[in-house]
Amino acid sequence: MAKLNTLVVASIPIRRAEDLEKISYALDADLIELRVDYMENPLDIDYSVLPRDKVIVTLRDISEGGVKFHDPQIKVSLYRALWDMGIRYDVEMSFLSRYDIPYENSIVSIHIMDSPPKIDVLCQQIIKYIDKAFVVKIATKPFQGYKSYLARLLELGDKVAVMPMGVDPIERIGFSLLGSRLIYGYVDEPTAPGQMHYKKIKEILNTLSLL
Ligand SMILES: O=C1C[C@@](O)(C(=O)O)C[C@@H](O)[C@@H]1O
Repeated sequence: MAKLNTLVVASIPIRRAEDLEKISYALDADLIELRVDYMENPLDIDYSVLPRDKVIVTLRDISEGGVKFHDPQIKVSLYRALWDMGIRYDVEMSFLSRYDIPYENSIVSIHIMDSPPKIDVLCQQIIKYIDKAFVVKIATKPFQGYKSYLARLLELGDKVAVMPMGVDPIERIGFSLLGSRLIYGYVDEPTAPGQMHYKKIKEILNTLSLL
């Protein structure tokens, strides 16, 4: 089997600065996501000490699965500071449509929590960001036809990542085999429904890529 396109992301909820120690638990992941929307104040972290080749900082909008509400201006200032430090972040398409922040080499995402956009409309959005983004990521709660919908989005190239939320985590392995650029797993607690432990993902994908 050819080498898979998928990068394994270990996702960590960050509630306080001390939680950054958990990065050391997941250094064998390809990337480590720090979900700082779990914090009261995401600016309470010294981001400059983070391993910039490894981390993704995510301040997830509450409307797309975020845990706490944060003022959008906090997110704008945080992401602009991360940009200046060369640290990758994850920003929603909806946020980019309302606020002017760079997204080159970052993850541009959408989380479908109820009815999906028309697939042609979403494809246009993906195409708009795909050249400059690191990855364009689509995560969705299940709906009638979600598997073929996500598989269709993977046809847009090897910088697209798709994942279903709230279904059997093994389905994510399937989308990795179909070319999803990212697959998310947890370290000590899931950051979304439908994740398995990131080490289990690594074990399965390593076995499959040996076939
Ligand atoms: O967007 C994603 C994907 C995710 O929601 C998942 O389904 O694993 C987990 C989030 O932490 C991450 O930012």
